Amino acid sequence: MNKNKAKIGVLLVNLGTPDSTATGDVRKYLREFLMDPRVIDINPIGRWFLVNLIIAPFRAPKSAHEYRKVWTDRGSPLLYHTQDVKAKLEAKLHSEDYHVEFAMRYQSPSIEAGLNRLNKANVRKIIVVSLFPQYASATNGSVVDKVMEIARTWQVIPNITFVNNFVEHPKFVEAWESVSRPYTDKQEFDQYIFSYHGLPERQIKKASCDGYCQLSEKCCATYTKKNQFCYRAQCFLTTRLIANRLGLPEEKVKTCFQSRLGNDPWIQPYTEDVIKESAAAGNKKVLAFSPAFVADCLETTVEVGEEYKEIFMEAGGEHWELVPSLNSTDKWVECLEDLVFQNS
Ligand SMILES: C=CC1=C(C)c2cc3[nH]c(cc4nc(cc5[nH]c(cc1n2)c(C)c5CCC(=O)O)C(CCC(=O)O)=C4C)c(C)c3C=C
Ligand SMILES: [Fe+2]
Ligand SMILES: [Fe+2]
Repeated sequence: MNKNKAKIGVLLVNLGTPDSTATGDVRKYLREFLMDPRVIDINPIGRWFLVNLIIAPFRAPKSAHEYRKVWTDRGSPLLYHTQDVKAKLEAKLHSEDYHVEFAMRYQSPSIEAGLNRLNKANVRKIIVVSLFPQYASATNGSVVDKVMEIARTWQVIPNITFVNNFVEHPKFVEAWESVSRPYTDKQEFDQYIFSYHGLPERQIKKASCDGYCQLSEKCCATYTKKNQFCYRAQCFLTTRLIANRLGLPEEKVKTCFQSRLGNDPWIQPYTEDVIKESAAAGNKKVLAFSPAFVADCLETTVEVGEEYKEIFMEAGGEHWELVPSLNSTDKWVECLEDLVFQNS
């Protein structure tokens, strides 16, 4: 610690969640989220019509109903897990050296409020940690966009460092090992399904270098400098790293993608198809993982934990379990601490 040196600011950023489960609040959240040109990356007029006249009006009541299933006294799980992680990280870092804030890319607490607090605290540097392990323009890219939009209005812009992705960080893999062991050590499963948030295929193509990515098994199964920012390749890599660490038999491990929205092709295989194929092949016991999310949320608890379970059971499965996300577990906070030190 150097008493003459200003602190380093840390901003943890997650995706965002509605302010309440009221349909109006869910609609407001969906509008802000889906009007982001990095999320629905089509022409602005098409996006406006799609979001305001189709998705937001029709999806909001359905999503509000889903949010009511996960809502607690502390609000949305995504929000309170992020609050808890921030508090634990803050307690681990020296308060003379670091000032920690957290924000949501959409809705509240806003990135603007978090950055302004860091600016007011006169920090000498800001480390932005987007809480998305695999790089996607729709998530990490969008956070960079928003942070720069705000910082560019400041007279003095301190050094700003962005954590682009952290799939290969050994402590990220260890954190997943630690939440998974109670399940994998308890019994053997017939299949291990790693289900990641999906993306429109065109977003993968845009992130590919020299047209390398053909969205095939082959191109995404290897991780090279040509696909270093390919979300799909980073998801396959995440599966390999976690599965190896847990010693899962390769032939029982499957990577797939959930949450398709709209009619455009999204990255495959789709989780729903993998589940049906798995049941048809006679698998009875499945353990599911959702390592695109570091906190439990609608996408994990409801989509993977409930909806996919139902599909599996209806297709003849007998036992479906979901490994809880990293939430605010100690190993995950250690990983964040390490990311901060590496970028300090
Ligand atoms: C075009 C639509 C979407 C893209 C692209 C997309 C990418 C993406 N999203 C996450 C993480 C999360 N998404 C969550 C919810 C959610 N996502 C979309 C659409 C796209 N996501 C919608 C419409 C919703 C709302 C819920 C619903 O109506 O189904 C969440 C959960 C938030 C919560 O409050 O629980 C997360 C987290 C990633 C990582 C990603 C790209 C890789
Ligand atoms: Fe999403
Ligand atoms: Fe690829």
